[in-house]
Amino acid sequence: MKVTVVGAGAVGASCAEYIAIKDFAAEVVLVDIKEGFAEGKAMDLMQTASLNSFDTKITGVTNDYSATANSDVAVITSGIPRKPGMTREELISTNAGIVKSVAENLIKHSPDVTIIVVSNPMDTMTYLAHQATGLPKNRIIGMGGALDSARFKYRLAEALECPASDVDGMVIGGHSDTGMLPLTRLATRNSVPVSEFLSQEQMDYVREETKVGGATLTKLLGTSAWYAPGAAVSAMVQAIANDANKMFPCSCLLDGEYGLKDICIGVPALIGKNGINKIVEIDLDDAEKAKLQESAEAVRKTNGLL
Ligand SMILES: NC(=O)c1ccc[n+]([C@@H]2O[C@H](COP(=O)([O-])OP(=O)(O)OC[C@H]3O[C@@H](n4cnc5c(N)ncnc54)[C@H](O)[C@@H]3O)[C@@H](O)[C@H]2O)c1
Ligand SMILES: O=C(O)C[C@H](O)C(=O)O
Repeated sequence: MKVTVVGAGAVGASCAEYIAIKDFAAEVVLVDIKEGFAEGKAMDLMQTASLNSFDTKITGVTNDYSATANSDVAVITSGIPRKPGMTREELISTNAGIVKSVAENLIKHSPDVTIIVVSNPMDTMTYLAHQATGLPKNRIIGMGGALDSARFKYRLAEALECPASDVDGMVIGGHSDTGMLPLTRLATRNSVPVSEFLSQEQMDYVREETKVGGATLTKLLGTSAWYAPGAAVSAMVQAIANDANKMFPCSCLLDGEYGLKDICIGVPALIGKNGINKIVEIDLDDAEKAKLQESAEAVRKTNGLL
């Protein structure tokens, strides 16, 4: 499998590193607009190959899309990250132009590619990638829910005082500080509902900390996070490589599912070699349905800024 990662910054390089360490792809091409940057990141990563025992070949290019030709998967991480105090939505004016031109360049050289959009505001950038490329709706996936769910599990494990591997849970809705919908009602510890172990107050705390997970890290780091985002993207790329039919909440173009149309927003989907195999419609209760509709309204408002 050939994977292109556009944007060799914090998230792009972390994503390339996890893909290489998991050793499922033959080739990773890093692309950046900054002269020599992707070449440098690729060389640095390749110098870990003997240490980390991987055979994936990582190369880097400066804005040369011919090197990305015939990619199976392309990850778009190009664009600016937020600074403390900002929302993801405030990045739209810079990132929309970048994501549009990158998506157009990618499909010129890889017409059969599956694109994973990471750049923020991610749901709107995923919608924009659809508009810019006209790719079938199964072949563009926004990464947000995989990361938000990992953060949800981290917070649940903290509250439960247990390993994260004991915990299962999912976050749907928009990838924004207010739009995320951590599904505490459905979260479990080894199949037992977490409500058996946690008070309402503890579950409210977990939910709120999950929603602002990205903002908390941005405040601590001075820029947004990259390890968990890189790991989340690499897990999705791996599901495509292995045709795993693995369920991730991710931003999908909806056509009536969950009562929503013409919008990209986080819902559970099965991911395999064709990208999105199926959107899974789970039974939400009335409060969850209302929150998802509210989240969709906010995403639509941001889409209106395109
Ligand atoms: N969806 C998510 O869950 C998630 C998680 C983390 C970060 N993000 C987003 O990902 C984006 C990247 O974050 P980062 O921390 O890696 O930023 P970064 O600044 O470290 O890296 C971005 C890179 O993009 C490059 N770039 C800019 N314009 C380009 C273009 N036209 N073509 C190719 N490369 C270009 C820059 O030179 C830079 O190296 C941000 O928008 C951030 O908000 C999303
Ligand atoms: O928080 C951000 O701005 C980056 C990313 O969307 C994240 O959730 O880490």
